[in-house]
Amino acid sequence: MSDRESLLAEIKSKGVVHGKVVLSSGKEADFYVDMRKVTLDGQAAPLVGRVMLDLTEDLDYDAVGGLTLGADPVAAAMLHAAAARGRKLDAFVVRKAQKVHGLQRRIEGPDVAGRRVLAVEDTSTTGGSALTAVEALREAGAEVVAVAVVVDRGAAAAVAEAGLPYRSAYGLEELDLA
Ligand SMILES: O=P(O)(O)OC[C@H]1O[C@H](OP(=O)(O)OP(=O)(O)O)[C@H](O)[C@@H]1O
Ligand SMILES: O=C(O)c1cc(=O)[nH]c(=O)[nH]1
Repeated sequence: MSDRESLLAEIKSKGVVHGKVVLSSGKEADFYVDMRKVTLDGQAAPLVGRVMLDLTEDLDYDAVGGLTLGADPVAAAMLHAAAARGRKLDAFVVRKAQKVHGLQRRIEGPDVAGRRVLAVEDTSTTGGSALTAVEALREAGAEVVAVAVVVDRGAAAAVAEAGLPYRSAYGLEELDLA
């Protein structure tokens, strides 16, 4: 099985939960994709890193991250997968709010100013979280080259409206959820 096929099987078996849920946007849905069960799983996480690197292979970026918390293990997996391939890729974490003590940063990790960065998410529904990260990154002086997510739940139009390319490794059809 390819990495892409293996990760799809992992998401289906470990991440998909059926039942009524309220989503981050406040919308209701009949299912949830609990991506943390996947991105923090010892077998699936390395696949996440490799699949997301493959998905964005043609893009030019040297740092990756997104809005905490969903994006964090995705970015870390990509950093390690890149290192295993001999490529240096930094990661960063965009806080939901600027820290009020210490160095009072909104974005943690190596500086992103003046760098080409990829904004990632574990899953994107409205695109709101991904675009919050994009806004913070642009404010910090980074050039966001694209938004890439593991599972798309319908954020393509919102990301396109923000003028950015959008990549997703899987959609709801492939997960038998649409
Ligand atoms: O496209 P959106 O409508 O923004 O929804 C997707 C977001 O929802 C989830 O995070 P959540 O908001 O639950 O926060 P958490 O990562 O802090 O748990 C997920 O990790 C995405 O970040
Ligand atoms: O839209 C969301 O909040 C959301 C949907 C989903 O399937 N999984 C998740 O972690 N968040």
